[in-house]
Amino acid sequence: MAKFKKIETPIKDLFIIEPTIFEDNRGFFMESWNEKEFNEIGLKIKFVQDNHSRSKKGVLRGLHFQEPYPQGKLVRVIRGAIFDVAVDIREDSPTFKKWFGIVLDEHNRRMLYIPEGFLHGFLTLSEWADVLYKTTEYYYKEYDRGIIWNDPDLKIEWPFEEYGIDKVILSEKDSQLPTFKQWLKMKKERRKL
Ligand SMILES: Cc1cn([C@H]2C[C@H](O)[C@@H](COP(=O)(O)OP(=O)(O)O[C@H]3O[C@@H](C)C(=O)[C@@H](O)[C@H]3O)O2)c(=O)[nH]c1=O
Repeated sequence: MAKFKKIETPIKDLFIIEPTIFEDNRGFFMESWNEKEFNEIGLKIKFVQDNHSRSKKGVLRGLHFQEPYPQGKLVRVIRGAIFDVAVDIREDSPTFKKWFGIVLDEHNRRMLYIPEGFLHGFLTLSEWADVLYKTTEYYYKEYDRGIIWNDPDLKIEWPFEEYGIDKVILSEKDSQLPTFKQWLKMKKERRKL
């Protein structure tokens, strides 16, 4: 029996992954990554880095990407809950500019597999959330990029009201990110040089 269930999303190549949970009187056990099993469900991935971040309620990290050296990510939550968002920014994709959001939490133990060429960000819904994610490329500070979380074209519906969040907490860097339009314009201008 397959250890992981791959669930389609409305976005091409973006998948929800459900691990098999083995519960008994001690607690539970699950495999959170298995290269062979992922290959068997059609995900041929090579990860090179594991990250762990902790955020308090209302913290929004994002929307991030790396260019060049894009990173595919396998995201999960081991404490608390987040609203995890991926945006397809592959210009040749049929789902270009579409976003998808999902609650990942310590109870549903769901993971989101975000391929390369996406923006990624999340909003912390619980008092604290510990997020673990694997990446297919190393982090390079000089290639770290982002788009503002409330971009008027992407129109992401962050569930602030539903979770009683009245103030979004951002890093200095994330509060100054460009809009998607500004980013596309900058990219075009750079191509001309
Ligand atoms: C992401 C990252 C950061 N850092 C350092 C840089 C900085 O001093 C400190 C905090 O970095 P940031 O503020 O960029 O961290 P954060 O805002 O959590 O950035 C992350 O957000 C989520 C949504 C993602 O998808 C990730 O890929 C990454 O972009 O950690 C690393 O050393 N390695 C890394 O892989």
